[in-house]
Amino acid sequence: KEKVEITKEQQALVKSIVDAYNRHQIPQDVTKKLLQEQYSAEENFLLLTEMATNQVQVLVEFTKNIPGFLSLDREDQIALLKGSAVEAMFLRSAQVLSKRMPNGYTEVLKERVRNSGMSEEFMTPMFNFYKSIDELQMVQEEQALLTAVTILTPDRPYVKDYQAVERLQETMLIVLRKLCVLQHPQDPQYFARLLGRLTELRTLNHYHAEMLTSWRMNDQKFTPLLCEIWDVQ
Ligand SMILES: Cc1cccc(C)c1Nc1c(-c2c(F)cccc2F)nc2cccc(C)n12
Repeated sequence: KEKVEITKEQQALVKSIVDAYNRHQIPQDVTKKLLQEQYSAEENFLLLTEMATNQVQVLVEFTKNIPGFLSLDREDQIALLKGSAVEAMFLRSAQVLSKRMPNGYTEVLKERVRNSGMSEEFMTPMFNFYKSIDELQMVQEEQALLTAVTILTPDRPYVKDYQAVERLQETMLIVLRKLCVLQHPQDPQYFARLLGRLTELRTLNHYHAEMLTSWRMNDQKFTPLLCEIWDVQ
């Protein structure tokens, strides 16, 4: 039986990533508004846009704290952020929806998403994904590392130094695999199931792009940050 142990520097890596992951939460005023504002489609869309904008800010701050990320080529840093934003935000909102928020919020957020002018054909895969993440019952180390692995995916558009990104991602994957073995000894397939979620995540990119287009057709307004990260308008 393989004796799995985490080295000192791997422990330090996990700690810095988890600290960064927990340091950036959805601000109270946004979650408070979730319960207070009325339920018109416009109001719901406004709230979700504010949440999405906050999630992009949280993503950028988290990414800057991934050890090694800031030593990557500057343009590659941007390419990784733009290429992974949707997937990282789905992971974050899945984790927020599943456990981070007191139960009442989850139902309210789901209600607002349902009445925000989003098409049903996007809603289903999104909520299926949230459910599949919830079933994994990830600990925060796994959530933070899985998000870092997603951001450090080397085959994003316009990435120049593929190897440099691959090396960083490899480091995260090695630690994540060890954590999974230690955290879920009764489930040797757990790590593989986590990586399977990343494949499911990629399909959501397509739905998200369609959703953006349909919102734009209805002349919905986004914030400058959302326009920048997804090259809209
Ligand atoms: C905050 C939120 C939570 C759950 C569902 C949705 C639709 C949102 N909001 C948006 C998302 C988005 C996200 F922020 C996280 C997960 C999946 C996402 F579709 N992307 C965008 C892009 C332009 C405008 C909005 C309102 N928007």
